[in-house]
Amino acid sequence: MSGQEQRGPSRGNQSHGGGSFDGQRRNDRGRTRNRGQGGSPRRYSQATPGQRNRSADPARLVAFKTLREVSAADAYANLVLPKMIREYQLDRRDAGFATELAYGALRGQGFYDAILSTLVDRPLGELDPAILDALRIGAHQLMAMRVPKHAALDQTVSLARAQIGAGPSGLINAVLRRVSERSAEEWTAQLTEAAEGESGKLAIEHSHPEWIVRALRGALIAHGRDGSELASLLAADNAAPVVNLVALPGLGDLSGALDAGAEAGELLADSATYKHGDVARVPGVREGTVRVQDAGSQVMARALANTALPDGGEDRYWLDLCAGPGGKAALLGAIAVQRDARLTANEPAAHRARLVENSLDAVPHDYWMVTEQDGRSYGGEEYAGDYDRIMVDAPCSGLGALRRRPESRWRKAPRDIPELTSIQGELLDAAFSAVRVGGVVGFVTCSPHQAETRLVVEDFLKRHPDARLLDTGAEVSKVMYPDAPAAGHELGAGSTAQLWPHVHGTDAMFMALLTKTA
Ligand SMILES: C[S@@+](CC[C@H](N)C(=O)[O-])C[C@H]1O[C@@H](n2cnc3c(N)ncnc32)[C@H](O)[C@@H]1O
Repeated sequence: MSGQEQRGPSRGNQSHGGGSFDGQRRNDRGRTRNRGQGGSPRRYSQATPGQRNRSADPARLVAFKTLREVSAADAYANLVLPKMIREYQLDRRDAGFATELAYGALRGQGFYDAILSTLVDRPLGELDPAILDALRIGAHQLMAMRVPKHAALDQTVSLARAQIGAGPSGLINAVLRRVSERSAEEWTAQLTEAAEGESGKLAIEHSHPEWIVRALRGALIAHGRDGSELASLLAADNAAPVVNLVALPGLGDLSGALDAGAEAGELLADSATYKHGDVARVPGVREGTVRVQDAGSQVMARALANTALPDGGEDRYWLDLCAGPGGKAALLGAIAVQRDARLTANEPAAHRARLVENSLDAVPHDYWMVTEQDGRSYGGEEYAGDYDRIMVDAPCSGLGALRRRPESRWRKAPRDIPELTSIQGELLDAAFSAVRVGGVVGFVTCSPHQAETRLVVEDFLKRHPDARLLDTGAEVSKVMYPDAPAAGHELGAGSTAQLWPHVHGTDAMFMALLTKTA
């Protein structure tokens, strides 16, 4: 199936190069439409769908429909919203309004629900979910957007009347009027006074689940920072992240992006930030040679690629063990071409493996292949010592990317963590078996949670006396601050590196670089 040179005997479920994604796209579009229609029972509405859509302000309608898909169909706002914006042909201004409204209402859900709970005479869970979504959208306009009070009320009530029905719109009108009687600061003061403990108060104030507030406090301390930074970290989770661009080394360049209004990235070379709307219009993005990628992810991929192999030996076979959807794989693949190395990008979920192929498509096909295996199978004898560099960008809670996925904080639970840490340890073990003596493994999570970062690495080092932790902070510094890599760059305690949204402006990515000594 692949013309690429390979290591290890059998390679099941491999693919190489393109493949058709038409079916997938059709399915996605169809499913989205169906979900939109089937979200919650519209038993109150007497209007036809055509009438409903015509009578609602399109930006608010798009935001409302996005919330409906997120709550009724477990959809991801960052996937649904752009499709809706296209479907409703919103112009740039309306698209910006819809984005701020939908993302803000989702991020602020904890705070808004706390307000609403004081005004509704039954548990919010007993309300029709569509009514609750309309209330959240109204509350966000009133509390956090520069929308005149009368417009926030009138437009939200009209939207509710058109989308849900006349009866519920009366309730929504009454509740939102009560919300509007106080400012966000007054509501915060009232609610935090009633909340228990520092974490409980911060949870209300910054709209995070309380267990995440506690976990982030623990993470700051575990990575050598001060717990007093917690409020800044929580606030950074609520700020819209700027779009980061990277030109694939040797394949793309950022000159067109800079001409189109992008600004050179401050954190690392060959990156840019873009703040002017539809990024697909930026030269190179459609061609796949310029990518949208968080600066933290760029740093992690480059740090793994740039770390000198401790024994200076062969550097030809690279493995990205958990590659989907392929952001880091594309960067690693492009660098592999420059260094005449070969990248195997592994992703067990079939639909995500297709995304990896798509992501690697701009990279010459002779240099990479995609496998679809459980990453733990790379711990088998047949792969032992096959690879010179391995990226383990492990499945994790994603607590480091809350600002990017506005609904995600409400979908996670503390019980998710033990299962994740155990697979993280197993994947790291597998990578360590597959790396050769003197090779390098980069263990990465998009979470600063102590259990998913330092503790995984500490446990791993106890299991593997032949493993040595490299000075990851130094390697990451060389990527981020090539002119002054030795200066203290707040990358954390010990020999691991932890980035932070409130310090570095990136997702809270963690990295530990390890080598095999014997
Ligand atoms: C954090 S994401 C990787 C992100 C990716 N490196 C990128 O930059 O685009 C983790 C990936 O691990 C995959 N995964 C989950 N279980 C796995 C396993 N047992 N072996 C390998 N990969 C796994 C998930 O499907 C997911 O795509």
